[in-house]
This record gives sequence, C-alpha cells and structure tokens, in this order.
Amino acid sequence: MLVLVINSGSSSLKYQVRDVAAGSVLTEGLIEKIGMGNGGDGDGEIEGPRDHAEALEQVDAAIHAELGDLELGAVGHRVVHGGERFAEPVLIDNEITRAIERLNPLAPLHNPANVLGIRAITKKWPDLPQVAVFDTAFHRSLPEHAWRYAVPDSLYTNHGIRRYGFHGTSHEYVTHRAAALLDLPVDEFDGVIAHLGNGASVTAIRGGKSVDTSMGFTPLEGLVMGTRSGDLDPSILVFLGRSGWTPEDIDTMLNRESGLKGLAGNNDMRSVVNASEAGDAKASMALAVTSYRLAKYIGGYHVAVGGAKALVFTAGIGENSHQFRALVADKLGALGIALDAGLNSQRSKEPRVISTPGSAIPVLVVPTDEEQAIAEATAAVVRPAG
Ligand SMILES: Nc1ncnc2c1ncn2[C@@H]1O[C@H](COP(=O)(O)OP(=O)(O)O)[C@@H](O)[C@H]1O
Ligand SMILES: CC(=O)OP(=O)(O)O
Ligand SMILES: [Mg+2]
Repeated sequence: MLVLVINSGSSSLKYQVRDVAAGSVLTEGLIEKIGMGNGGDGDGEIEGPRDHAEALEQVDAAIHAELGDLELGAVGHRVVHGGERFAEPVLIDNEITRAIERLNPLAPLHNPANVLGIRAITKKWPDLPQVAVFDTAFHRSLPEHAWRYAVPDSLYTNHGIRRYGFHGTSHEYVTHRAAALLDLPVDEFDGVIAHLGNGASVTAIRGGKSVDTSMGFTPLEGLVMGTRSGDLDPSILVFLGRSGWTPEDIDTMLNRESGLKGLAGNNDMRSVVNASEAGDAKASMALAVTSYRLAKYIGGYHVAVGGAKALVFTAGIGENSHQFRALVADKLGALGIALDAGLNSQRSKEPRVISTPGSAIPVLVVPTDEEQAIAEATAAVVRPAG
C-alpha cells in the first residue's frame, strides 16, 4: 500500500509517499512558509502557499511530477495531542476531526495545523481513508503517580489537566531499534531516550513501555527546547498576569520566544554551537542550561526505570550534534557514563554505540523515523477495513 504521510506544522508541511510493504520512501518534500507569502530559500523546497489547502495542491503537483499517476491507499497524519481518548491510531471521520480540534488549546503550536491538514485532504480527496497517529498514544502506559499533577482533583476531572507526554511515535520506534541494537527483546529494554529536535523530550522506558516523560499537559513542560522554556515556576505566570500580560502574551513568550532562542537569540542548535565556539557567552550559557536540564532528567529517569540499560539520543540534535551529546555526557559521570570521543564525532545514519567499553551503560545514537512508523500504523488501520 502507498501511504502519504503528512506532518503539518503551523507554517510548514512535511510529506512522504511510502511503500509500506517495501519499507521505502518514493518521494518526500517540505513545504515551508505557509501563510507567509513567497520567499523560501530554495534547496528543492516549494515556496510560499497561502494556506494548507494551497500547500496540499503543491504536494499533489510535486508527487505527480515525480511519480506520475499512482494510487494512494491512505493518508497518515501525525497528530500531536490525542488527549486521554486516543490510545491507538484511528481512522478519521468528521467526528474524529472535531475531537482533535477540541484538543487545539492543549497543543497550540501543533494541533490546529494537524486539523487544517486533515480538512484540506478531506476536501480534495474525500474518498481517501485518513488515519491519525498520535504523539500522546505511547505514553498512555504512564502510571498515575507519573501523570498526576499535585493540584486539586477537580482540575483533572473537570478539565483533563494531567500529564500526557508527546513524541510518542518517535520514542516507541526508537525503543524498538535500541533494543534490537542491544540484542534485547523489547519488553526487556529499560532505558532513557532523549528525543532532541525543535521540540525535545526525554522518556523513561521500563520493559519497553513509557513510564515517565518530560512533556506534560502540553509539549511545553520539561526540557529547554528551540523556542520553548520547558520547566519553570508557575508563579512566574501569575506574576506576569498580575503585571498585565495577557494569556496570549504569556503563551507566545513561553512557546515561541524562550528556550535557545530566548537565551541565545537563535533557536537552531547548529548556530548556537557555532556561536559558542566563536566565544559568544550567551550561546555558551544557553548550552549549559539546556544540557544541565537534560542531564538532571536523565539522572531522575535512571532511577525511574530501576537502572537504565542504555541512554539513547535521537532526532535532529540528538542524532547530529556531537558537541551537545558531549556536554550532556560530561554531566553524567556520577552514573559512570563515558563517551568515546571518536565514536561520538563519527557521522552515520545507522544506529550505533558511542560510549567507551568501560562506560557503566552504553550510550546509543538511534535515528528516529516518525514517518515510517506513521505509514506502518496507517496501513495497519486501513487494511482490515478495505
Ligand atoms: N548537523 C547538525 N548539527 C547540530 N544540530 C543539528 C544538525 N542538524 C540538525 N540539527 C538541529 O536539530 C534541530 C531540529 O531537529 P528536528 O528533529 O529536525 O526538528 P523537528 O522537531 O522540527 O522535527 C535544530 O535545532 C537543528 O539545529
Ligand atoms: C510535540 C512536539 O514538540 O513536536 P515537535 O518536536 O515536532 O515540535
Ligand atoms: Mg520533530
């Protein structure tokens, strides 16, 4: 079956056409600057559609230019927030789309775009089955002591305020690959997985299942990210509210102007590392804050899983930034973790070990592939129906 995988962001749309049986990518692309007028920066990208519907026209044209006439079997969407309802991938209909839309306030950078992508496809290809694959689903195994906030129970019962966790598709996929690399059945894998992209989260895996994760009610909690603050004292928000900041002001500040961008003026890890190496003190402090926060989580999750058998890095930063991995590992001496500098700085697309033989536990780099996982899940949902 050919599956079109869509990962909609607020201003971008990543797509792939995958042959699920063959496990291959037939074509892929990135549409950027949606709703921002023209002005992409080349590199094979298509530029400047007005909205997600127009972006989809560009995807359709690009797919047909590259692959000619082909029969798509289904569309698989990455949907970030599935709330408590969605523990598995689901076939989308109007009711499901509205249910996803109701979760928009909980994932303001993500779900609205997911809904726009779903609606654009429903309009263009009404007969094509669409499947939603949720970032939250893998974390439905969190025990209650990990997902509860210590606030009055009515906040949970009336508003669903609890920790959900995100990047689950990636954490699950990487769990399986890491276990395979270590020759362990997945249900014997206890480890800590750091997914470090624009959004970043770390997950404690026990017996192959998520038992804790750093993102919470929304993808804002936890680690320092590209533009998100991660953990902070909630009283800061009360203070700002009393000083006249609106909820929108606070939301924008925490989700879009904080993290690496807030500390170093740039949300791109490559630029921050380069600036730090060139002597920029703010960039160096941003890296120190970000790596320290992650190291503390890793220490905590080592305890949560009852002794990790591996530490795994994945996603854009985790897979590519040997400098950032080294900064984190340097802070984990108390766990007996030691990186091999040569292995750490090697470039490869393959899952690999980057620690020394003497390291108390192996440190791995395992490339994630959310699109492959989504394509497989989509085909599995659609096949029994048709
Ligand atoms: N070669 C590299 N070296 C260091 N950082 C990199 C490299 N390639 C990508 N990154 C970083 O990865 C992050 C984006 O990760 P990615 O997983 O692609 O994000 P997204 O959440 O958008 O999928 C950016 O901070 C980027 O700077
Ligand atoms: C949930 C989340 O943070 O996703 P991303 O990393 O794609 O921003
Ligand atoms: Mg990502």
